[in-house]
Amino acid sequence: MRTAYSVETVRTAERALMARLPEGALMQRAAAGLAAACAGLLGRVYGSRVVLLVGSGDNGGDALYAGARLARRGAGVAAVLLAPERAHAAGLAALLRAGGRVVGAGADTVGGAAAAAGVGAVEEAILRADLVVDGIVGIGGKGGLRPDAAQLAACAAESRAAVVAVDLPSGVDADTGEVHGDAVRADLTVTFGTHKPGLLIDPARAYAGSVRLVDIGLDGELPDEAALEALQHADVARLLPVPGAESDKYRRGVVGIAAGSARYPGAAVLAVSGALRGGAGAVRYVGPAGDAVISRFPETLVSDRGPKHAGRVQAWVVGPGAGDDASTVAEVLACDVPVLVDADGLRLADRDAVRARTAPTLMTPHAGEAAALLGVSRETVEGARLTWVRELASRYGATVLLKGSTTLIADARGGAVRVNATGTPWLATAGSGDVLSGLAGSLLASGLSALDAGSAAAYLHGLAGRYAADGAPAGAHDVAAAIPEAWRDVRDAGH
Ligand SMILES: NC(=O)C1=CN([C@@H]2O[C@H](COP(=O)(O)OP(=O)(O)OC[C@H]3O[C@@H](n4cnc5c(N)ncnc54)[C@H](O)[C@@H]3O)[C@@H](O)[C@H]2O)[C@@H](O)CC1
Ligand SMILES: [K+]
Repeated sequence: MRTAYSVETVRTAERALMARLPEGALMQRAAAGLAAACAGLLGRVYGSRVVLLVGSGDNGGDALYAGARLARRGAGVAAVLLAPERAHAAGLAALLRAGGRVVGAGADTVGGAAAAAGVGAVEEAILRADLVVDGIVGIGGKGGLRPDAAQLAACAAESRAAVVAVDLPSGVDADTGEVHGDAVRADLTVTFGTHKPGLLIDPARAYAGSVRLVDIGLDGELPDEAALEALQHADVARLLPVPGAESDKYRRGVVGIAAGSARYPGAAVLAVSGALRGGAGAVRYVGPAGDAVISRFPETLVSDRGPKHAGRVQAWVVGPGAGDDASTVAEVLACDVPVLVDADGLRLADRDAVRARTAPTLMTPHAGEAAALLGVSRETVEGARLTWVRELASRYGATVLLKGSTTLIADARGGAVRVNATGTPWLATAGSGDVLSGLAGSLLASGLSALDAGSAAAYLHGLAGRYAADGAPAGAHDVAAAIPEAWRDVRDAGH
């Protein structure tokens, strides 16, 4: 399991750890890890040109000490100090001792003969660099970059240099993944002690590039419950249902799919296609698209009566392609088994009816559907996904899976939010959500909690999307067909 902790939690853990260590030890661990990552990226350190962008806090201190390590290995290291009088003094002294220099503001006072002042010199250094290290701000950053820092970030983006962010790309919100204004775009982010939520949630995640975690000994000080959890293969493998010798189709769970309409029979077929690959022992379909479903998937139990009279199920999926069939949605919500509500069902579901349910409810909106339920714009939801997934979960008293480039799954009772990053932009294709709802519903019927069913389904669906697309467009039915391959990969990695 990959976990991320809030800034407040990280600060508390760091204080506890620092109290047991000699002064400066943590920063040295961070700087050593950072320097090693930079060296790895450079390949040959000796003779390379490195520019450090140094803010006024400890994030700049990390950059300066790492710069000193690279300078000792023969790199030409120049530091740009955003606030020369407040730069980390010991770090700066270490850099200068190692043969590094200062360019731009402050160069005349600290750099001696090797210094070069002026904005032109700074830009030139960045444009000629092999590597730019972003030590402007870390977890102490507030808001987007200020104009002077934004100018440096723009210059770094223009340069052919690789950009390494220290702890976080400066300008992004560590706790939420929001980006207000300008931020550094990194090729690699070297983060310390634990991931921060912003590194795993878009839009900030896209600024971080690849992320490397450096162990500074913080683990023992972090609480059990994280702010964010990202399941890995082994975690998902533990969740997947495995039929035992005693299993029959009913013990494995029956999932009911109430989906599709005369206008959208395909949604029903796709939801069933996901459900058949989700581990339930049988898939029961109710709705007007029975013929389409049975001709494609003859193993489906098709009923032309409403959900209440269709026979026993262990979980329902309602909504994909439902059109305006509010009464089916209401009927399903009245059933005392786990229910997944998707697509049209989200619009048709009465909030009080959802809140009144005692069995689990899993809602699976994309950002546009979530925005409509919340009464805000789609952009607002996309810019602050963590905030809004939590808000929606709390308003409906349900588990909410917010689809997107990083899918988030939040429980109404709070606790760690799950983030899934296996998805691919190719998954943004018509019907792909219907496959996901069938898959998640099937896992619900197998007995997984709403949080586990949602996160395991998102994980498998994302992988299946990758396999189906393999760099080229794929249809939703291809994604469904690739679920068994994703399942096998996950299961094999877990043993
Ligand atoms: N506390 C610790 O034990 C450790 C901290 N480390 C580093 O220390 C960092 C945190 O250091 P700090 O608490 O000093 O905070 P930061 O260095 O992240 O930033 C704080 C400084 O930046 C300024 N600032 C805030 N927002 C800004 C903005 N938008 N634009 C420009 N300047 C802005 C503030 O005025 C303040 O001086 C971590 O991210 C990590 O890199 C590491 O050395 C590991 C150990
Ligand atoms: K940074």
